[in-house]
Amino acid sequence: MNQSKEQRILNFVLQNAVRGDPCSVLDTIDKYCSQKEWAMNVGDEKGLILDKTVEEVNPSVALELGTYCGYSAVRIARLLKAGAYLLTVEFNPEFAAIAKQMIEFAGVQDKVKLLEGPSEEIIPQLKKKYEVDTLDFVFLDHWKDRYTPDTILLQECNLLRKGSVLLADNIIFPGAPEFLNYIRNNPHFQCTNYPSHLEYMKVGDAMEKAVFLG
Ligand SMILES: Cc1ncnc2c1ncn2[C@@H]1O[C@H](/C=C/CNC(=O)c2cc(-c3ccc(F)cc3)cc(O)c2O)C[C@H]1O
Ligand SMILES: [Mg+2]
Repeated sequence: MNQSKEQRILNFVLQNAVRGDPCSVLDTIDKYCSQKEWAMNVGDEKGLILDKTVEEVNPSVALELGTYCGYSAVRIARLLKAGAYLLTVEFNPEFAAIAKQMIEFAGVQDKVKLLEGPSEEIIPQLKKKYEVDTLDFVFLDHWKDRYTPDTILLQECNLLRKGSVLLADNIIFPGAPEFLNYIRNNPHFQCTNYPSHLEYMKVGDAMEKAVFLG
């Protein structure tokens, strides 16, 4: 059975990155995906916007929707303070297995909890099953038509508090027009747009930050 692209990315990391060094894992994935096979990691350019937002928020509890190969989970977890942690949600078992190995190789496994399943099932479990009070930071990078329903679900489950920060990838490409319309016209959110480029390409993309006002 020939390997998947995601398996090839993981193997390239296992063979070329430095175990326990998150930056080397990120650089190695970026190298592979810019030179050999494109993949939908947030990438190095938008990754800097993600870094700055995580550093600004300095979250104790962070949530990521759409783990994929674990690139942004490693990217976020490497910046978390002692005792802080990231919950990351992935419903594709093959991607979850790859991400688990990626996160462990990077050495950030103590800061990351990988939750396997669809976000619409996991989000309502966060308080009781995963002992979450509220979320300080949420990174949305899963199916683009899920951004809005999951943002509504987060509010319904009382998982956002005054000042909680959402950061959404792919506002331009592939685009999340319905989410953009929802969040920018919602008086409970203060939005900021960060123009950038699609990972590993010269195509325009952007990220949107939305601060929950309570
Ligand atoms: C609802 C739900 N629950 C849990 N996991 C979920 C989920 N929906 C997706 N996921 C998981 O997240 C991952 C999906 C992410 C979706 N991201 C994308 O579709 C995506 C696509 C592109 C892109 C750009 C140009 C092109 F020409 C082609 C594609 C770029 C990106 O940065 C992306 O994030 C993997 C999937 O299993
Ligand atoms: Mg993306």
